[in-house]
Amino acid sequence: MSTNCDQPSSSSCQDGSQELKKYPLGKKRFGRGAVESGLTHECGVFGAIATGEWPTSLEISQIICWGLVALQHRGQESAGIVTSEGKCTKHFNVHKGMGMINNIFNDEAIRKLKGNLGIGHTRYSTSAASEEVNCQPFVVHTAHGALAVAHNGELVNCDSLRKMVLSRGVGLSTHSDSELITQALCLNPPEGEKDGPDWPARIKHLISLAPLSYSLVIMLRDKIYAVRDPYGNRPLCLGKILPFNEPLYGECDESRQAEGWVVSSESCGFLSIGAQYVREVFPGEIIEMTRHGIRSIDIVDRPANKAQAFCIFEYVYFARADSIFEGQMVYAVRLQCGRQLAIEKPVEADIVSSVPESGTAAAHGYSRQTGISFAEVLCKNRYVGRSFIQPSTRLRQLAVAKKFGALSGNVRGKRIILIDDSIVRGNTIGPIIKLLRNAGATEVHIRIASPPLLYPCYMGINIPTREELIANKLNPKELAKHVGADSLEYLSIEGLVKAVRSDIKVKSPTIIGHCTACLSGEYPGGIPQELEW
Ligand SMILES: O=P(O)(O)OC[C@H]1O[C@H](OP(=O)(O)OP(=O)(O)O)[C@H](O)[C@@H]1O
Ligand SMILES: NC(=O)CC[C@H](N)C(=O)O
Ligand code: SF4
Ligand SMILES: [Mg+2]
Repeated sequence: MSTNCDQPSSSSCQDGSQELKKYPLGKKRFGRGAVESGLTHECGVFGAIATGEWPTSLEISQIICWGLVALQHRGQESAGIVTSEGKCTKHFNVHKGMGMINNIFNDEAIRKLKGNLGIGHTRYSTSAASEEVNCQPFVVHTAHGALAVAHNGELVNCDSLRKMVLSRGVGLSTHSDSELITQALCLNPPEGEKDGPDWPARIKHLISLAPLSYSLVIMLRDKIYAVRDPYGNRPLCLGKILPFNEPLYGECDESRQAEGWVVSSESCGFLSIGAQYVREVFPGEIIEMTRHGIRSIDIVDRPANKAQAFCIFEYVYFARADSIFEGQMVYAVRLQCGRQLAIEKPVEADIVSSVPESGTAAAHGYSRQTGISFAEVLCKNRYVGRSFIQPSTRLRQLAVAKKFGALSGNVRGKRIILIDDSIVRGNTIGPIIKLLRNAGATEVHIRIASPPLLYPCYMGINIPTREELIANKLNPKELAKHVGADSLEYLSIEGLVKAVRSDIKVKSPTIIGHCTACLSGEYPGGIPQELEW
């Protein structure tokens, strides 16, 4: 295997053998889907609770369902909703299934899920197979009543935590790290409990056992806890359901009475369910949601020398463009990445264009920065699903090519700068370049609005093994030749971080911080010894 000698952040060129020992090749982790291009998304979690008198007039199960539809891009394998009427500790309403949300939840299912509070999940599997038994939320019956948990992320110390939980006499029915979290919450905290279960203490105990990575919604009979890991690796935010017809834009006004509260991986669905964005759950924060409102119970610290590590790829690719992280809209950050790319990697051309969908905002940024006009050159067929593994290279390339058509009128005789957000296995870009050349493009320059992906992710994202990542095999010049481009360049890591942070109000490095491990090899909590990659 050749290594990418153009990457200053990678030590692979200086000491390849050491590098490979540190980050072994091969071995996919159990449960990861077989896709042929791109990164597969993570999971989406959602929770909702009605305030005031119960039974509520709010359609809680419908709100959760719509909240999950807005998070569908984060996981398409399975989904589930669990609700509680708030009366009985023994009974939750549960509906889960394989597939897309709109196929799983029909009117009948939503009606049966009647409740005053509930949580939901849409899954892309990372730690156990994509099967019915691993669908979330997980529900268990504890000595203190039913408990439901929905999880986005992946435990980096899953194996040792599993051994610990099993050694405490707890049986596990799946290989899912999310079930493990659920069972770990059933353990008594080390300091013991005086008058019944102390759920915040149990959650803090879980945080001490598992540092990364999770955003959790945890439901009990009459309350929901929203929890983010102390590194803030996965996103989670709060919204307030306001009376119908009240404006939902602008700063959240505390004096306005909430009809309910929601918690979600992303804020993109809030307007569609009549909720106003309030704020993010802070890294390490435990929030209690009851019918009386929300309360921050505690913020658990990270080890002193560790920085916050919010996944930078949420900005690059995963999140929906209208979601808000760290006070900024994802779309605006992608635009800024495009501007930064134009500053770092300019090239002469007639038009700037994008690989739809997620490359488009960066292309507009590149165009605005350079003054070269933006024109669409590709039409994406939204009904072509994922390009699953095909038996031959020819079929693989056709699978990608059939996703796109060329808008020849905009292409003929043009020198094109084509922007995409990322290159993973390198299967998408080659067939597109061929398509554009066949449609009459005279030059095609590829500009990628993120740095080369060189390392796997241990925290809930399905990044291929190192040997499948094209940037580990070909440097930009070689890759340009391989895919038939006139030139190909990436955004630098420093440039990406700069673009992401350019509009964040708080500049303190102790308060903000981003995980760039798949680009730099620097993992937020160090590389867990027990992982086999
Ligand atoms: O190098 P590869 O392995 O071929 O993958 C890279 C492509 O995959 C993603 O797009 P995708 O089609 O998944 O979704 P999008 O519509 O959100 O851009 C990403 O935006 C790149 O275009
Ligand atoms: N992508 C995710 O966040 C997955 C959550 C969990 N690890 C699972 O596999 O179900
Ligand atoms: S390794 Fe990459 S994909 Fe994984 S959390 Fe870090 S930035 Fe996100
Ligand atoms: Mg794409």
